[in-house]
Amino acid sequence: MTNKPIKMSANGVQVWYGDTHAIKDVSVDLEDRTVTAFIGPSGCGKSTFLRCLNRMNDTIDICRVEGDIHLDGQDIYDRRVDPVQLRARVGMVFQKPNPFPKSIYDNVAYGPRIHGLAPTRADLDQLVEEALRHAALWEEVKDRLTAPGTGLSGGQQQRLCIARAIATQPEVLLMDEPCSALDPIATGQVEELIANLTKDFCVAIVTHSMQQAARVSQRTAFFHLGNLVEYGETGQIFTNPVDKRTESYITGRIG
Ligand SMILES: Nc1ncnc2c1ncn2[C@@H]1O[C@H](COP(=O)(O)OP(=O)(O)OP(=O)(O)O)[C@@H](O)[C@H]1O
Repeated sequence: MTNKPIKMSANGVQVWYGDTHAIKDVSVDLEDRTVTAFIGPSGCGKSTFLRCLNRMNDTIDICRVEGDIHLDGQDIYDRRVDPVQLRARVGMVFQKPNPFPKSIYDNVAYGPRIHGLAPTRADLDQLVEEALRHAALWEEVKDRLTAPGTGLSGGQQQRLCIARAIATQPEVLLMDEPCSALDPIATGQVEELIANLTKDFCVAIVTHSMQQAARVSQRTAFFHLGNLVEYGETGQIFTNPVDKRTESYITGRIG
């Protein structure tokens, strides 16, 4: 571990979908201001585990989560925690860009409006501009803020979704294969953006691309059949894995 503080800490997490045991006793600490990549073969539970971190699995009826997950020492599954408030602190970006059918401005203003973060219109304007700048999109959209978000290119839409997620001033950003629907140029822009986000956020990203994990993350967690097999510095995982299963995956023998 480096000496960065721990932002989120998961201990003994188990997840079931009905009888399917999708996550088996997983414990992970996520460092602040660090990108942590979750990698592993299809169906190994990466997305399921990611969704535990902001209680998105609560929305799936047959899903049952056990174990402890803490954000800054607070149990996020405590009955007193409001999942909507939690998701403002632990934002999420999905595989397919999913802007709301609203203007570019309103997409970004949505969260701050719901959470009452901007008392005046000038405050809201400022928050929207900051989020769009932070998401490296401002220069491309500043003259068409009232145009629909759905009219942007795929890569711009994904950066808009990132702007929407950071507009509520979260502490953690979860990204579930955020580049899988993008072309290589848009992927490069989003990866560059992710690298910049590390300055301000704790980021966890699910990716199928080992090259992407190697490019954007400082720490990597390798999942296999619902188990966390290995977790460490990204460089070590890719060049000197301890577990045979990790080695098989990164050399392309399983997956
Ligand atoms: N909504 C759901 N209902 C039932 N089972 C589910 C659901 N979501 C995931 N599962 C099951 O949980 C296991 C883990 O799936 P998950 O999507 O988390 O894996 P993953 O590693 O993210 O896969 P992929 O890389 O293909 O997206 C799989 O067996 C999957 O079929």
